[in-house]
This record gives sequence, C-alpha cells and structure tokens, in this order.
Amino acid sequence: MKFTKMHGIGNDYVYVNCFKETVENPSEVAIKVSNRHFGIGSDGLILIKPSEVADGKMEMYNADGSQGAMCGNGIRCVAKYMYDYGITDKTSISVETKSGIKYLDLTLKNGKVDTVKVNMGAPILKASEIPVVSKKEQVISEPVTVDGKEWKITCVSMGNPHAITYIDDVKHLEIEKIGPKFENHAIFPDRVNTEFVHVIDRNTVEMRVWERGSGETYACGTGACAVAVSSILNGLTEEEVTVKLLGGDLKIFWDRKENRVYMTGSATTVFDGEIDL
Ligand SMILES: N[C@@H](CCC[C@H](N)C(=O)O)C(=O)O
Repeated sequence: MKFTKMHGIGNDYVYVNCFKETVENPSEVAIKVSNRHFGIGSDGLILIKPSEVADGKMEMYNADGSQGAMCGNGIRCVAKYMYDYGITDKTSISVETKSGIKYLDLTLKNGKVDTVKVNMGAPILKASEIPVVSKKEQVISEPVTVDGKEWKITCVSMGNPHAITYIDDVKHLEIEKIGPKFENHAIFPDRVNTEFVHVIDRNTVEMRVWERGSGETYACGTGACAVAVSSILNGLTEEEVTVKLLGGDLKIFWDRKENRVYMTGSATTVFDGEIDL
C-alpha cells in the first residue's frame, strides 16, 4: 500500500490516495499502521476518496480502528494532499465527510499548500445529538463525577463529541490516568474526546486533549473548535481564539451571526512510503 505520512501541528495520520489504491479492511489497517513500534506510527489512518458530491471525500480511522466522523487536522492535510498531488488545481475545495461537506480555502507557499482555512460548520450543542446523557437540553458547565472527583464540563459536537473542562495547570495533568475515565464514562454512549483547558487571556487558551480511540495526541482540530465554542459560551474568551496545543497553534473564529466555526492552521507532509500489509 502506497501512503503519505502527514500531520497538522503534530496530529499525524497515514494518508492513502484511494483515487489509486483500494484498502480492504480500513479498521485493521489503521490499527497496524498506527502502531509506533511495529507499524508506521500515527494517530490513525485517513483515506482520501473520490466523491459524488464534493471534490474529494475523507474517511478517518483512529489508532484503535474505530471510525471518526470528522477530523479537523486531518481535513487540512486532505486538502493539501489533493492540491499538492494534483487531484485538484483549485484553491477553494469541498470535502465530503461523515458529518457533511466541509469547505476549505488553501494558502500556497512556493507552489505548495502551507495553511488551510476550514469552514467547520455549526457547532452542535443539543445534548442528545452530541450525544451526552443529561437532564439538561445543553451541557454548559455542568458538574460530573469522574474518578471520584467533580469536574465541570461543557459538551460540544463538531461532527464528533467533545467534553471540555477548565483547569489551572494543563502541563502537570496525568492525562493517561484521567483521559480514559472521561472517554468511557457512562454519560457518553459513543465515548468522547476530552479537552483539558487553561484560559490564558480573552483571546488565548492552552489545551491538552485525550482523543477517543487514539489517546493523547499533540493536537485535535475539532477539539480546538469545540474549546473555542465552549470558552465563548462560558464567557471566558472573545469570538476569535488562538488555541495553543502541544504541537502548535490553531486560530479559531466562531461567526455567531452565521453560526459557522472557522479553523485556520498548517498542514505538513512528512514523507511518502510503501508498506506490505
Ligand atoms: N484529531 C482529530 C479528531 C479525530 C477523531 C476523534 N478521535 C474521534 O473519534 O472523534 C481532529 O483533529 O479533529
């Protein structure tokens, strides 16, 4: 299988051009290639496929083989791949995902894609649609007991489920211990991605993420969007937010008039390769 290793601020995936390749068992392939000791090493697998309704289609799998409906860092890399490898020559493109069609604007440097701005669509706040089990219609700063401790969480779906909690010190958080407890908590029937956030100022936050199906990653694009929405709803930031993640920064803007979240960030190619499966 021919592949390209790419990352969006350190959130790395193995990308396969399914305009040319066929991947028979994507969940199994995701588990195999993601392994950092016996595989290629990545947070998961992303297939770039032809689409009948958009310029291309993204299909994403986490490192445990589970499928994610949306991937913010992944979709920027899909756009870069489609332009740099000649699938399209357009700098405004559409990509079909399991959570709808997303629209992306590419910025070039030396003829290659450097940064990508994505219209991530409207955030979903209705508890039953995220899904999160709650008596409330929306979960905004609600208490929940995880690992014997009370946390305040805000829940947002950006096509995939996120729980956001604010803490004083993200650096020293034992995320490997607490992350799985959130991910598999009974109130999240589809499991959840969890963002641990510290507000730096009214336009800047820092976060670490425990991703459903992949564990701690260096960045999560949908997570950064969910954090911006949560921070605005909780009155902690303005509508333009720089989200600082382990692997770099993402600029998020929630246009509340149109109810659209925009994410801007880099997309990077690491290398092309070929693997026997
Ligand atoms: N890293 C991604 C999100 C990947 C999917 C997620 N783990 C899920 O299962 O929902 C991003 O950049 O958004």
